Amino acid sequence: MPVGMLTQTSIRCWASGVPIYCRTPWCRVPKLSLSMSLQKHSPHSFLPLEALLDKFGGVTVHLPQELPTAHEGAFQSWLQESIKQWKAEGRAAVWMHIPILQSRFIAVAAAEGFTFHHAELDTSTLTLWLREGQSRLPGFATHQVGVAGAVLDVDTGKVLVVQDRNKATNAWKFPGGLSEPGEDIGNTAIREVFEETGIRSEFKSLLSIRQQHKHPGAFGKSDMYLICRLKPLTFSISFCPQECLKCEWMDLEKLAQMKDTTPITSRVANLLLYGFREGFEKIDLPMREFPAVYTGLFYKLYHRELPRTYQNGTGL
Ligand SMILES: NC(=O)C1=CN([C@@H]2O[C@H](COP(=O)(O)OP(=O)(O)OC[C@H]3O[C@@H](n4cnc5c(N)ncnc54)[C@H](O)[C@@H]3O)[C@@H](O)[C@H]2O)C=CC1
Ligand SMILES: [Mg+2]
Repeated sequence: MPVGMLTQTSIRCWASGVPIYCRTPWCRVPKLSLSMSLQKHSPHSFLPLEALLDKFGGVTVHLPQELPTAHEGAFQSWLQESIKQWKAEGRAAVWMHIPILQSRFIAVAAAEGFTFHHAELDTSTLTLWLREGQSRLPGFATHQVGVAGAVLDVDTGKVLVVQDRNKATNAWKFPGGLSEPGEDIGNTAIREVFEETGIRSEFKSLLSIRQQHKHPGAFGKSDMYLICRLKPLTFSISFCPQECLKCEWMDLEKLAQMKDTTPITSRVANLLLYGFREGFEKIDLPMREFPAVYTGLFYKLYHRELPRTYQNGTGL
């Protein structure tokens, strides 16, 4: 959804470089055009570039491939004015896409606080977090790893579920989120469950892995989504209102049967129910830690429990 008062006219003026009457303040165009446009719009209410609003309240701006008449000083003034306006409007962040041939504007944006998000082929993407506190923008992905925690209270048969705030459809799912660099998947599950629901938990096993390529939520890269079985250590919910709409302890049987879930949640709920009834050893991929051969480091290995007779390599 477009924000600000941008019109296609101003873009065309930019892209073509034709000195038509343009409302772009940093285009060198006849003064008449600017004063004409100001009769309709206040100086702060129009933008020379199309700024699109995303579902997280951020704005995205694409600089055109060709900017024959634009210069850095005018861009800087426009950017400073725009940042003021976006902050006043309560926008969360700015995503600025700059073609490689316009790289001189990267330095201008950097002087206003922008940093690189990523660069690919002929475009770089810079971001600026506008709100208070640390940026919530996700870093760039090669592979993205997401981990959820299926926290099952075996005394009540209830499992912890949430509905995400920023999703188009509000389905029940297990709390979870993206793994941080250097973070073990079990720790991601525990951390995300705590951040989203306020519940403390303990890692028990890995239950499933979903691999999806060209994932829109992973900047078109591949997404690995792992679900872990966790044991609750606390029970009183205090969910994060920025990330979740709802959170509750739900009967596992009810979750396994209900339609109002994502397909993965439904399938894993049934898997978990099977383990709950028949024994978790039937569904668990427990974790063991081993020393890595050359590095002096350790790694974690997840697989089905081996019968004791096979642990010494004989199978007898
Ligand atoms: N099958 C399922 O049931 C689902 C699986 N997934 C998987 O979960 C993993 C990701 O988990 P999530 O809970 O989505 O991540 P998450 O819990 O790490 O982060 C979500 C939060 O990050 C912030 N955020 C994310 N993108 C933002 C942006 N562009 N601008 C501002 N804030 C932003 C928002 O506060 C958002 O609520 C992925 O692996 C995905 O495939 C996600 C949803 C459903
Ligand atoms: Mg999440």
